Amino acid sequence: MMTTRQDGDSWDLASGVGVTATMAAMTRAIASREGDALIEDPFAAPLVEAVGIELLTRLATGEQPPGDLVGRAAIDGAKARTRFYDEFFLDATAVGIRQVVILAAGLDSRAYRLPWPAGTVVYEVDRPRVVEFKTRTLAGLGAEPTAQRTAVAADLRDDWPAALSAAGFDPAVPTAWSAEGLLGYLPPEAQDRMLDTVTELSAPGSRVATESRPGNEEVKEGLDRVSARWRAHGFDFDHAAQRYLGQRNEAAAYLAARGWVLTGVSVRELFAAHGFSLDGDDLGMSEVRYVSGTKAAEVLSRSTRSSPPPGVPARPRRVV
Ligand SMILES: C[S@@+](CC[C@H](N)C(=O)[O-])C[C@H]1O[C@@H](n2cnc3c(N)ncnc32)[C@H](O)[C@@H]1O
Repeated sequence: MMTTRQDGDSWDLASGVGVTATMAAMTRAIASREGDALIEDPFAAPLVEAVGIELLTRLATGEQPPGDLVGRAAIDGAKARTRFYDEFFLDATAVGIRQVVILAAGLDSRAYRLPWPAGTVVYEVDRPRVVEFKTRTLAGLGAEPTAQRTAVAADLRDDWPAALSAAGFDPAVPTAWSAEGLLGYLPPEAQDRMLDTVTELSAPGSRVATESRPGNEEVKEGLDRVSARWRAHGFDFDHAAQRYLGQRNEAAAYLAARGWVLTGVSVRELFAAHGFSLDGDDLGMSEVRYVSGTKAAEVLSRSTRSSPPPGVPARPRRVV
């Protein structure tokens, strides 16, 4: 595995991995300004502005056009991705799920903008300085959560289930979990541990959504090209250095082997469905699959943590 990351490293929204959350929000701000129905995130621009990285603020507020820094594929990608997760949560609540966990929430504002049914509890898990910043900034803007929002300050490489449980999470009721834009920032073994834990904490009928792509060295070249472009505009941020590159288990197959029944759609398919073009896709996004699904009725025991449950073939089921 290749990374400059270290166990226990930390960040805020203007440093290290935190910058990726600010950049994701900046892209949502640009996408939201285009005024189509796929995305409307009114909190993205003010949140980015509050982080205070000048170039990102100018892009988020529209003072500077995206130009070659935030290409068409990135903007459309933010629309398609945001819509995918929005629909995932709306579908989950439509079938009666009232407990939601957004893993690595970053500057995601779903807890403030989606029409959650009464009684929905949304736990947002991220590093302490990230969740504290968002809570404080949105309160300062007068934003009110549209669900019962609970911020959980924890590291997803550590004992986050203890923090989630202390915050009031109930493993006995079905949960809708998302891990959006997260997996590549976790060491491969921490990704497996996290997906194991999600499985253990999921009552039957729980749902999960995330992205799935096989480990791929080519990603580094794309990330380096993106970093070089930002550097030319005076923003020195090494995208590849934030990731754990190299091989890892593919999330969809891993979850399927642990009792989740998933469906998936590739970015290529999503783009085609929305009429978007993948030209200028530096990061090879077309390979990524957005997957979501439901935990099968049987509850898996702890002893199945590192091996598939009885009856599940050694080769993971193909996700359809
Ligand atoms: C690319 S951002 C995505 C944020 C958000 N999900 C979105 O789509 O806008 C990655 C997020 O993962 C969080 N993250 C990465 N590693 C983490 C860890 N070990 N523990 C907690 N959060 C982590 C970062 O703080 C950041 O908010």
